[in-house]
Formats: sequence, structure tokens, C-alpha cells
Amino acid sequence: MEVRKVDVAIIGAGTAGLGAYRAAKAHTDSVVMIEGGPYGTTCARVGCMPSKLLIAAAETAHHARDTAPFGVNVSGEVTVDGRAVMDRVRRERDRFVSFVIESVDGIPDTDKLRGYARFADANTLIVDEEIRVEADKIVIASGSRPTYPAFFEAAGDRLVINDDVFEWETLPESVALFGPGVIGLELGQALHRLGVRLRIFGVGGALGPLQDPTIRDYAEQAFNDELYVDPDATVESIERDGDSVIITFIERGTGERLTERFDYLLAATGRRPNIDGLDIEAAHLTLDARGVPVYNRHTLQCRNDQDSPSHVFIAGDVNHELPLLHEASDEGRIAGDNAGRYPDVRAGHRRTPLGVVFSDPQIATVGMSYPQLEARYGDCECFAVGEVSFEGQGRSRVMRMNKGLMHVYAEQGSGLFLGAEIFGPRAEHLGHLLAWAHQQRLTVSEMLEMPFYHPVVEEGLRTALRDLNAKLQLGPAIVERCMECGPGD
Ligand SMILES: Cc1cc2nc3c(=O)[nH]c(=O)nc-3n(C[C@H](O)[C@H](O)[C@H](O)COP(=O)(O)OP(=O)(O)OC[C@H]3O[C@@H](n4cnc5c(N)ncnc54)[C@H](O)[C@@H]3O)c2cc1C
Ligand SMILES: NC(=O)c1ccc[n+]([C@@H]2O[C@H](COP(=O)([O-])OP(=O)(O)OC[C@H]3O[C@@H](n4cnc5c(N)ncnc54)[C@H](O)[C@@H]3O)[C@@H](O)[C@H]2O)c1
Repeated sequence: MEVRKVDVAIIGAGTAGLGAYRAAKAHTDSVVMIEGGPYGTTCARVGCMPSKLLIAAAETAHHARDTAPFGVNVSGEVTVDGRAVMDRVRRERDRFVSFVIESVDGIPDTDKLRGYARFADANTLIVDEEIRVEADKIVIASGSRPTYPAFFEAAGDRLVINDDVFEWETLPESVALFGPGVIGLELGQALHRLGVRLRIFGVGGALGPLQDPTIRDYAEQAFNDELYVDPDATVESIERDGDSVIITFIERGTGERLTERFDYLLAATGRRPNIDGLDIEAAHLTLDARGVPVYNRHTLQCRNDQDSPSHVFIAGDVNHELPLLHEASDEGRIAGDNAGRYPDVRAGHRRTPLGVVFSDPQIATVGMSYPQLEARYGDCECFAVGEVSFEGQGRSRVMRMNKGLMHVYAEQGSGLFLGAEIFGPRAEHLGHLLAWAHQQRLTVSEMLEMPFYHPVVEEGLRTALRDLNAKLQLGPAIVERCMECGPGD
């Protein structure tokens, strides 16, 4: 077997792996990046980018069908050409992927290995049973993959995952989508708006990333005004019949038992870290209950099974903490830098948590979640919640986007802004504004000193902050609309 000796070996050439490679190269020339699957990253190939392309087509169809309330008439029926939709999704996706591949092509061949890596011991990786890589330091950046229960396999080759959707040449007539999580809501609503007959089934009541019970309940109703989403479904059977999948379930709302036929069963029931193929036990690391190495989130350093700091680092979706693109990128850079400088590791900069779901209305989560606040501040009633509904909010109503609810959280006494959960228009932008305020450790009073233009959706945020300020007993209660600020709140 061929043997390669290197300072740093990186498993995976996704977003985290590429970040780790560049950061490690700043310390040493002896780095190898090992990739088993196709180059191009999950985000560009089958994740962020193709999903947003599909959503963009769906939003266009949706707006085209909703012109009449503005007094604007589009003559004729709005039709969706499934082939053209999927053609653009795949073409633009390929363009994004080509940029990643160009950048990978720029990496010297000597620094790249093709094949799947597994541990033989704490410093040795075997790649495709052909090459033995002996590395002083190792970064695990092997990403995650979809996971679903075995009984979905009754659907045979009509069981699909997000990767398959982006390979479709045209749109199907119908889809039964399991998992109203982040992927499920984004893809499900987009397919529905593109004319696909769709039902979304969940378990246990979870809906996207929402954790504030009031916002979750509002969102469940709002989604159901448009499409069928049952976050706590009773599905009695899944069967395959010819080219169809037959699902028997109890209908949300009516309680009726229905049997329906779909072209596909789309599983969006979560993702699992790509750890199981790594023979991770051979690395002699401390593992958590799920078999994922225990690590320090500031250094990305794992611990060996003697509970001492290890020469192995773990970054991106594989560590199963914050499976988001910007986090994978930050973590990759920190892990690669620390692998390069090991044993002199440094704490990297971790940002305020920010998540966005590109549904309509959008969802954004910032800072501490409601359950985290309850756990930390609940007993002493040490946090307060400010609220705004977007239903009457000026600019949202102007645009006919006046659906949604936002909660903002702050600490009693200090008035420190702690976090927010948003289901509403332009939540991607509100989320950024709030994440920046949170990272700057602003208080609610300081946030209210900032400028608010008129008429903008952010005026709704001001209303929520004023409500919060009053509940913190730092300002007056809102007794009437703020007319001196214009009719925007
Ligand atoms: C449908 C979908 C939509 C998404 N949308 C968004 C979004 O809008 N915004 C956002 O922030 N995030 C989004 N994400 C999440 C985002 O894509 C991921 O967080 C990010 O891509 C993770 O990067 P990574 O480097 O950890 O993993 P990856 O990019 O998956 O890289 C891991 C690499 O490791 C390779 N590998 C695995 N095992 C081995 C092995 N044993 N040996 C060698 N190589 C191996 C894999 O082939 C892969 O190339 C989305 C994800 C999905 C699925
Ligand atoms: N806009 C974005 O940033 C974006 C978009 C897509 C994905 N992502 C990332 O990818 C991660 C994974 O997304 P995901 O949607 O796969 O996971 P998820 O954890 O968000 O959702 C999985 C959902 O499936 C449900 N579920 C589990 N088992 C089920 C079953 N047997 N039947 C029906 N439902 C079931 C869960 O209750 C949950 O609601 C996300 O956490 C997110 O970080 C981000």
C-alpha cells in the first residue's frame, strides 16, 4: 500500500474542508485534503443554492397569481413549465458548482487525494484501501447525509431525498413529503407553489426550527392556510403500487382516514453526521452518546479517550451542532488553523447564532432560543418577551405581506437583548439586524436609539422592542399606535 506522510490531513472537501485546507496551508506546506464524493460542496450541489433556485421560481409563480388585489391583471392562466423550471435550477446550480470546482482545480494535485478515508489508528488514515496517510494532525470535515426510517423503503425507488429533487428533469404531479423541518418547509412550499399536489407529514409537532410555542402555533396555522402541513401526523401505512406510493393517514383537522396516491415520497426527516464510515473508534477519541467526537466549540479540538486534548479537530455538519453554511466555513477555518498550529491551539471567533428559513413568510432565529431562555432565566422570571404581529404592520400591509409574528427576548434588570424568533416578511433581513445587535451586546434601550426609516418592515421590530422595553419596566407601555412615528408600527 502506498504511504503518504503529512503534517495535516483533512477528511472532506466541502465548505468546512476547503476552509480548513486554506487555514492549515498558512502554517505548513504539507497538507492533504481527501474527498470521496464529487467536488462541489453540499451547499452548491444539493443544498443552499439549488433549493433557493427552486424557491425563486415558486415565488415568481406565487406573485404572478396574486396580482389582482393590487388592481393589476395578468391575462390568461399562470402556468408552470416544469421542464423549464428544473432546467434553470440545474443550469444555475451547475454554474455555482463550477466556481467551487475551479477553486479546487487551483489546489495543487499533490495536496488532493480522491477516495473515502477511514481511521486505522489515531494518526493513520486508509483511503479506499489503497493509500495509507500518516498525519501528525487530522481535521474531520466529512459533512452529513439525509437519514430516514427504514419503513420509508416500502416506497422503493419512489423514495427520494433532496439530492434527487435537484436532478429532476421536470416537476412531478404529486409528492408526499415527510419531515416539516427546514428542508421540508422550504422544498414543500416551493413544490406546492409550482403546482405539485403535496402533503407534508411530521412527527411530534416540530415545525422548522421554531421553538417559541406561540410563534410555532401561529406558523402552523399560517402554513396550513396555504398547504397541508401536519407536524404531528398519524400515518398508518406506506405502500408501493406500480409507479405510485400509496399513503394511508388520518387527515389533520377532519380526523378522516384517507388513502392517497403520490408520485414520490420525499424524505426530509433530518440529517446524520458522516461519522459511521470513519472507523472512528480507531482514532481513540472521547465520543458522545451519538458516537460523535466530543470537542471544544471554540477550538474545534477533540479529546482523546484519556480525556486530554487531541491532535484531531472536527468542523462543519459532521459535528452535528450548527449545520449551516456560515458555521461550517468558520469552523473549517478555525479547525484548519488549529491543526496547523497544534499544540499551540487558539480559540476562534464564534458568532451570534443566526438561522434563516426561506419559506414564505420567512423564519429567522437569533441568539438564545426560547427553551434555552426558559432553562437559564425561567425560574426567576428573569427574561421578558416583546411581541409584534405583522398583520397590521404598515409596510407589510402595503406589500400584502402582512402575515407573521415576532418575539424578541431580553434580560430583566440589564435590558440586554438575548434573542428573537421571527416568522414574518423579510425575516432574513430582520434576523441579520438583530444578530448584529446581539453580537454587539446591545440593550433594548440602545437598540431603540437607532434610526428607523419610514415606512419599512423594521418599524415592526421597533414596536416589538418598545413592547419589550415596557415589559422590562424600562419604558412606557404601548397604549396606542405610535402616530408621531408614522403609520408603520
Ligand atoms: C437542501 C439543503 C438546503 C440547505 N440550505 C442552506 C441554506 O440556505 N443556508 C445555510 O446556511 N445552510 C444550508 N444548508 C446546510 C449547508 O449546506 C451545510 O451546513 C454545509 O454545506 C455543510 O458543509 P460541510 O463542509 O460540513 O459538509 P459538505 O459540504 O457535505 O462536505 C463534506 C464532504 O466530505 C466528503 N466525505 C464524507 N465522508 C468522507 C470520507 N470518509 N472520506 C473522504 N471524504 C468524505 C463528502 O463527500 C463531502 O464532499 C442546506 C443543506 C441542505 C441539504
Ligand atoms: N435555510 C437554511 O439555512 C437551511 C435549509 C435547509 C437545511 N438547512 C440545514 O440542514 C439541517 C437539516 O435539515 P432537515 O430539514 O433535514 O432537518 P430538521 O431537523 O430541520 O428537520 C427534520 C424534521 O423531520 C421530522 N421527522 C423526523 N422523523 C420523522 C418521521 N419519521 N416522519 C415525519 N417527520 C419526521 C422532525 O420532527 C423534523 O421536523 C437543518 O437543521 C439546517 O441547519 C438549513
